[in-house]
Order: sequence, then C-alpha cells, then structure tokens
Amino acid sequence: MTAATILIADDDRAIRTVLTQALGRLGHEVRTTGNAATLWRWVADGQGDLVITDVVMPDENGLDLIPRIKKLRPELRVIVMSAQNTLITALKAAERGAFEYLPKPFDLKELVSVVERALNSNTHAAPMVNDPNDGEEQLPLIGRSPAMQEIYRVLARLMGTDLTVMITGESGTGKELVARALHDYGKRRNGAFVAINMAAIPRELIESELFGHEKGAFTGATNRSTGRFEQAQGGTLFLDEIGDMPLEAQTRLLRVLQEGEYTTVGGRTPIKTDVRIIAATHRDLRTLIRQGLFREDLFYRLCVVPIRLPPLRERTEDIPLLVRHFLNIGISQGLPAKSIDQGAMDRLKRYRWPGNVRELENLVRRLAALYSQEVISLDVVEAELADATPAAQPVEETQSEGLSAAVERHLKDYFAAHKDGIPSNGLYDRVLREIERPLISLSLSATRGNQIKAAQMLGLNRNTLRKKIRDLDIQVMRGIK
Ligand SMILES: Nc1ncnc2c1ncn2[C@@H]1O[C@H](COP(=O)(O)OP(=O)(O)OP(=O)(O)O)[C@@H](O)[C@H]1O
Repeated sequence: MTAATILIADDDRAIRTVLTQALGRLGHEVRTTGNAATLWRWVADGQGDLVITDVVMPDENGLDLIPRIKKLRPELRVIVMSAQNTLITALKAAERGAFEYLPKPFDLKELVSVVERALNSNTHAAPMVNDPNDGEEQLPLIGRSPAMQEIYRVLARLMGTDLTVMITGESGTGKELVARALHDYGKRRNGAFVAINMAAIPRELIESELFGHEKGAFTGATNRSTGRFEQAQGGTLFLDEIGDMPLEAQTRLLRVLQEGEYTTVGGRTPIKTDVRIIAATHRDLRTLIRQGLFREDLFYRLCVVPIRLPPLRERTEDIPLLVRHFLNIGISQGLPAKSIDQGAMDRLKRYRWPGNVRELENLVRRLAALYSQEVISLDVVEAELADATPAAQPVEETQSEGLSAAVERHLKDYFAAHKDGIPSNGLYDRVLREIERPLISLSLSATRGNQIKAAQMLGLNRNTLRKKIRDLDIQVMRGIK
C-alpha cells in the first residue's frame, strides 16, 4: 500500500489518537479534527485520499456531510464510524455512498483492513442513492449487540441489490422482520411485499398458491386464480418455512429461478417474472438435503446471500432495549406504563428464550397487561417464566438439528453454567472425550463388538481404536447389538 493522506473527524480525542498511531505506523499521513467544518474545509481544498468520519459531531452530523463530499469529490472514499449503532445509521451510511460503516467500538485490525481496502480498490464512485428516510425514524429492528450490528451491515450492503437471500434462525428470531426491512428499504420498496408460509398451506395447494391456476385445473378450481408470484410482480416474494416446501413445488420453483418465467397450474403460456426472492427457515436445510427432502440445486439457488439470525440467548445485551420497545408498543396500545427492575432484568437475561424475541414480546405484553405494579420485580418474572417453561422447548427444533448444532447447544449451556462463563482448564480434552465415547461405543455396538470392523468404519488404525477403548474405559461386549 502506498502512503496516503487520511483525514479523520471525530470529537473523541482518544479515538483520534488511536487512529493516528495505528495508521501512522502504516506510513500514512494522518490529519485529525474534532469537528465537521474543518473536515469539510480540507476536503474542499482538495486535501486527503481517504476520509474517516464520526456521525455525531458538535457542529454537524457526519452522515450529512457525505453527499456533499461525494458531489465535490466523487472519487474520495468515506468510512463512517458511529456509536449510533442502529440499522438506520448503517443504511444511511450505505445509501449516502459511504465506502464502509463501522459500529463503535470497532476492532482496530478491522478498521485497518477497511482502510487498506478503501485505498486499494479502484476509485470509481459508489452509486449515489437518494435517502428515502429523512423524516420520522421508526427503527425496523431493535438491538445493538455485535451480532445485530453484523446483520445491519449485511442488510445495508444488500439494499441496492436484488440478490436472493436465505434467512435462517430459530423460530421467533425476527426472520420475517428482516425480510420486510430488506424490502422496505431496498430498491423494490414501491412494489408489493408478499409473504407465503409453506408450513401453513396444505401441501397439495402450494403450487397453485404460488403460481396461480387456470379455471378447471383441478377439482374445485372453479375460477382462474392469481398466484403469489403474480401478486409480487415488481416487488418481493417472501417464502417462509421453505424447508416445508413439497419436492414437486421445489422443482417448479427451481425452474422459475433458472428461467425467469413460470406457467400457472393448468396453464401453458409462460409468464415472465420480476420478483425478488427472500426465503427463510428455522430448519437445517443441509439435514433435509441429506434426507432427500430438499433439493440441493434449489438450496444453492436460494442461498446466494445467507443471513443467520442469532437466537436471543446469544445477544442478551439486546434484552433491555427490546423490553423497553415492547413496553412502549404496549403504551401506544393503551396499556399502562411500566418498568422492570434490575433483578427482574437480570433474570430475563439469564433465561434461555427458546421462543426468542416472539417469546419475550409475549411475556412483556403479559407483564404490561396483567400486573398492577408499576415496577415489575423478580418474583413476577419468575412466576411468568415458570409458567412458560414446560411448553417452551420446541420438540421439533431438537429433532431436526444437526450434530454440530446439538453440540453447540450443549456447550453453550456448559459455558453458561460456570462462573463468568469460564469452565475449568483442560476443556478441550474433556469435550473430545465426551464426543469420542458415544461415537466409539455406537460403532462397536453397530459392528457387534467387532473391533476390526469398527476401526475400518471409523477410519482408525486398530491399535488406535484399542487404545481409545482403554483410555475411555469403554465396555466391549461381543455379539451384543
Ligand atoms: N430485532 C427485533 N426488533 C423488534 N422486534 C422483533 C425483533 N425480532 C423479532 N421481533 C418481533 O418478534 C416477533 C417474531 O418475529 P418474526 O415473525 O419476524 O420471527 P420469525 O423468525 O420469522 O419467526 P417464525 O420462524 O416463527 O416465523 C415479531 O412480532 C417481531 O416483530
């Protein structure tokens, strides 16, 4: 990388110092200021090869500066850093033509790599998009955890595109909300957003629901009917619970994705489609593929951009914000204003939330509607959670999850059960033994105790297997299955 002049605007002196040192060490000349006006003066004077700017500064919002910079010097790249870590900030930065958006606190290594990318990539100007959302801001997604930040950044990058997106995540993690945000803030926001849930429609009707049918196409088809593809023309089609789509419908969908046209059920004339597809599932599609229940070719067509929504238990720092958000919704619906004390909040953060944000939303609604106290305390939350727990673990979830997801689930509980989340030393070997023991036992029982066959099946040397059997203290009983 050749030495460049980097202009930095941030009202936080510590950040200016850290960046000056880190970028100076790479041989760049760094100029820093605590306000937007100075930054603008430098840019207008033709100085600098790259701009790094904060959003909230004493004199002007850094995001407002970007369009002016882009107009005057389209080739100048702007990196935005912000502690206003919402989807809207990420979107605005992308829409106004920022090269990259980094939520604060940022990782210095990442910042350096973004700077390198900005300085090395060719300097054609990023496309300018008008900001559709300068007015009232209603955040579409709540949460400022690092996990959600990552989601916002991916969403912001996707806004100018029509790429097919596959959203995975447990039930209630906000998959539909993300699909809607992609539509509402994307290129197709003036078209329709049409959602169809594969699990909620009788299997034999799915094709007709998707593609429409002609009069007389099947018993009961007394009239021509339009399908969701037609309704979503020019907009977005959200295929929810795609893992539940019957194989025949999958084949038809694949053809549509390949050829860009379809025929109605019973119809012959091909109809061109102009629909952006977003699919979602809470199931492990790779397992379904192995079981022959999902087409691998369709999977790759749909999975152009995969987005994994983390379960709520992996972003417990979002819980206070979500609680406040749902309490506010309650107030707007006429429920009394309430707050939650620290003990109760801590308990909510420790709970597993198998039903994720939806479960939290329902709980907060119950708390707001059913309890008279203004401040909700721990005992109330305990009572509500005790009621919720038995039905909370979705059986299907554990049945369809893959091995690595099951191991991950167990390990998370294991970490969480230790003080400060730090288990005692020697964890690696302990965990491997836990996995090796059932693997070897089951292999031996499958081969009726025949160690030669078991070693072959496992792909282990016979002596290695024997040693493992000894070390792991596994009982070998010949002939018993
Ligand atoms: N980040 C979030 N901010 C605010 N509300 C959220 C968030 N995530 C989810 N919700 C709310 O939680 C509920 C469930 O979200 P959504 O229906 O999008 O989940 P899902 O993953 O599609 O669930 P399912 O797989 O069961 O269909 C909705 O009421 C949604 O508004």
